[in-house]
Amino acid sequence: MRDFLKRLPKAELHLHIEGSLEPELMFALARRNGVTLPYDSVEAVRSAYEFDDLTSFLELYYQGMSVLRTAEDFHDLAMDYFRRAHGEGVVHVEMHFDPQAHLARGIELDAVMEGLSLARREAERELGMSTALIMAFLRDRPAEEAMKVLESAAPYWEMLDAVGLDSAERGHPPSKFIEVFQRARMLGIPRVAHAGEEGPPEYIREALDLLDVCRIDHGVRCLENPELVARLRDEGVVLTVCPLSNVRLKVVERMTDHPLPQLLGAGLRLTLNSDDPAYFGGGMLDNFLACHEAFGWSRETFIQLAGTAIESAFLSDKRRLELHRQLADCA
Ligand SMILES: Nc1ncnc2[nH]cnc12
Ligand SMILES: [Zn+2]
Repeated sequence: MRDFLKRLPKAELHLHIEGSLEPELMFALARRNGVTLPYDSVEAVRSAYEFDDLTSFLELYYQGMSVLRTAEDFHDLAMDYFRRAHGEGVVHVEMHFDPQAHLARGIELDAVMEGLSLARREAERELGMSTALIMAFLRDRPAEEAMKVLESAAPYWEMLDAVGLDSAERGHPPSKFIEVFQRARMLGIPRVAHAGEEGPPEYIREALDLLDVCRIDHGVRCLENPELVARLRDEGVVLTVCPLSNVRLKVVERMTDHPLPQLLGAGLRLTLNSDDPAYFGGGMLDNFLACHEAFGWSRETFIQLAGTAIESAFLSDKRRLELHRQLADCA
């Protein structure tokens, strides 16, 4: 099964590029930029990665990214991830990035965009991978700040495949960002949002009705509301589920408790993703393998999930067709 899951052409729709920062690169960049880390070894960093919930993770996640300062750093971060993902049979990556987390540290959007853009071109040229870019707003910061970031990103609007909504969910409903998402819609930029990871099913409904999103990131708590599940199924809304992330952030206690089988059984369209692979102990292949181990899923189920990811990715018609063909060859 491992060989099959590795060969399977996997499109990853939910990845935070800052969450792909492995401790080794964190130390290398800290050295390069003269940043002092509160750890004395790579092992110490890894052993600090014990989380009680989303908030306790986000603290280390924002601290870790303090080593990212120049365009070169963002390039190296993304290329490091693309190479690793390529080695696991990932053919397409859609990466969220958090401009506000960098602006707050005095790092300009130009540095982030220059570095990520360079890496995207390199990944396409050298690895044959396609990529997409999702500019995420931090929901625990003011909506006015998100609006300013969206406006200041004008030179880059054309390069954005979507805008997203992430960070601490509880107490920060999608309704807070109606104007920002309306503006993105006016600009013709597609929208996605994290909802129903730690937050209630109502946040999923708000993301659909008030932010007009085309996908829900996580969404696992929809199961608490049968009417919402029926709606998600009827409207064919895709949930980008991140199983190992949910275990590490204690959304569920263990993999065998994960509601993926119920979500699939309810007829929902799902994809498997890694979220923050450097922090949650596994990339795409590990997430697929964990599902195989926990649920005993067959090849057909994984082909279905990989197919949904290709169908709902931000891709050109030509590339989508190419990936569907690769999937058919693999089956
Ligand atoms: N799992 C997650 N949920 C919300 N915001 C995030 N930012 C990085 N990872 C996240
Ligand atoms: Zn996420």
